[in-house]
Amino acid sequence: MVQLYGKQFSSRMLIGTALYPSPAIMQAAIRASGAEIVTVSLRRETAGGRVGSNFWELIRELDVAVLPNTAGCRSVQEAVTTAELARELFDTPWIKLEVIGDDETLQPDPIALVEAASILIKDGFEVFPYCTEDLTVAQRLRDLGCKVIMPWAAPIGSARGIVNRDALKLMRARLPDVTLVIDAGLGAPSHAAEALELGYDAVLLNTAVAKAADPVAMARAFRLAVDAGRTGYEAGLMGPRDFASPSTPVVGTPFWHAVS
Ligand SMILES: CC(=O)[C@@H](O)[C@H](O)COP(=O)(O)O
Repeated sequence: MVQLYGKQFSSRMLIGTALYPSPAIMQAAIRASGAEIVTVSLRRETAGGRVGSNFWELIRELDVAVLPNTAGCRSVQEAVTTAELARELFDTPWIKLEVIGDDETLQPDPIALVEAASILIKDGFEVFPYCTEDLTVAQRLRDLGCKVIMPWAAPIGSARGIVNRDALKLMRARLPDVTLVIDAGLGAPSHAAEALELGYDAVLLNTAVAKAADPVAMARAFRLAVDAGRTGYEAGLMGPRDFASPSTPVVGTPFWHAVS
């Protein structure tokens, strides 16, 4: 079970609702993923007129929690206004806070992110900030009251997987009490497994499933990978070594400790 602001979920995968070839495939893929939380871009859906119409009906049929996001916002004010609209529309204190700083990489703006998170938390929001792997920024967000933090694996839509593994390992080690979700840049099920093996609590992804040749099969593959990664983490992974160690050292003693 993973805990997000006091709510328990059995799935460790959150999934986006954009870019699918059709509404029916979106629904089938989300079902196949086993995700219990979907993220919805308020700006995109309201601009396209989807919220409140057919799109919202499709989401409702899935019977999942909705995590509205501020995708596309580029300033503190824009993000705060979007979050307020989302709270009204979706009747939830949850907001996935995204403030883009760089148009080419869609890299989050850490300064605006911290400022917007501070405003929103004071206003009663439960903030899920999308950030880079920078530890200090994550610590600032935690200190403000973020109980969930969502560092990227790689730029949104890049499918590159975990680029800065060491920094993400460090963040996990230094923020043991925060629910950490890898968000963005995962391209293959093995990337998701790696995130869970590192001890991350969950992953959020969209493009890799929506743009797969078979989104429903890919959603299932990610689901299995998330389960495998978490099971491996809980089983206690052995650390890598710089030297060889024979796995059958002595004939007749198959167990690593003496058995009487
Ligand atoms: C940060 C953000 O908006 C994510 O929800 C994103 O959509 C997921 O990233 P990928 O599309 O790379 O999986």
